[in-house]
Amino acid sequence: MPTAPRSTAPTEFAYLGPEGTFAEAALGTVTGSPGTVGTRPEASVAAALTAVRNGECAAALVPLENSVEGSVPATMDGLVTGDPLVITREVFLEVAFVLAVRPGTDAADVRTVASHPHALAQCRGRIAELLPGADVVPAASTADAARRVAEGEFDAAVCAAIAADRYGLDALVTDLADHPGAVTRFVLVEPPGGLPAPTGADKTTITAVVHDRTGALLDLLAEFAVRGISLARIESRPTRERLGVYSFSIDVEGHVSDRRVSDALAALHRRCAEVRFLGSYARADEQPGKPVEERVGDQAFAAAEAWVARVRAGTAV
Ligand SMILES: O=C(O)C(=O)C[C@]1(C(=O)O)C=C[C@@H](O)C=C1
Repeated sequence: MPTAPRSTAPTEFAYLGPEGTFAEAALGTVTGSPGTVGTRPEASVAAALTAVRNGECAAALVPLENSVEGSVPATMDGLVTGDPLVITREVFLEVAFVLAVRPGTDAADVRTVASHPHALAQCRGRIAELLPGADVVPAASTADAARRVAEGEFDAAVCAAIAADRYGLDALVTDLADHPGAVTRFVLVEPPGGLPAPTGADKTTITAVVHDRTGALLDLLAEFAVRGISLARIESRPTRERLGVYSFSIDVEGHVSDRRVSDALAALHRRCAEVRFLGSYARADEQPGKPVEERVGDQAFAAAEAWVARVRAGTAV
């Protein structure tokens, strides 16, 4: 059924719910004190992105990658297809897991353990050691698993301590992760609009599909290297067109308002089969990144352009 057009701009921020997910905790660092900005739990990353694309929410906070398990495919793929969305902020959250059970449950009673696949993967070794006979079941999120344990569907959930509290569960084991100190990187995405102002410690994210020819990826990387732009992350995802055609998801240091970055993106636009700009935003770690060589600083670009203009005008050689 067609929905009536909205009369007011959306204000709520969507996140992977239900209440008690790491995504909700990360969103709390963006929205500040509770009540300042409305938050809305969604059943999946895809649903959170859809809520922004269809105008129901102003933004969505979604997990992009984890320091132990790598990228979150639902987010990577959700940003590459569909109406454009751009990242306006990133948040790093240290994730620690507990094994949550209904009060009175012992390890010997646990036959099923549920969680988000990324959380299960980060605790794979400990689960196998503590619960060798248990079935491991994927859930939509860590808090979804906790809620379903409270409802009696599963015996245990791998979730945040706050989710165990929220759903009245006990933490049978704390510090469950195989690699303590894991960090998940979340990004706030919004419909394209004004860009966040450069801070001097920024990141730019793009996706690019290269033509199927020898050296295409090397050529793409060279566009960044010759302009002194450091890559912070690169990985490939299938485009789902056919085997062998990939979309490269890339973070580089710098802001699109830096001449070296905009110049590199323009070169990629000429060179690649497809490029999507996914945002320039402040780095969560506030680190300035690698020093920018003088030859690729904004002043060097301005001086070079002024010289070309003089050449074109016939006043310089
Ligand atoms: O299920 C949650 O609590 C989430 O916020 C999702 C998610 C993820 O997608 O990686 C976030 C952080 C943890 O690494 C595990 C799960």
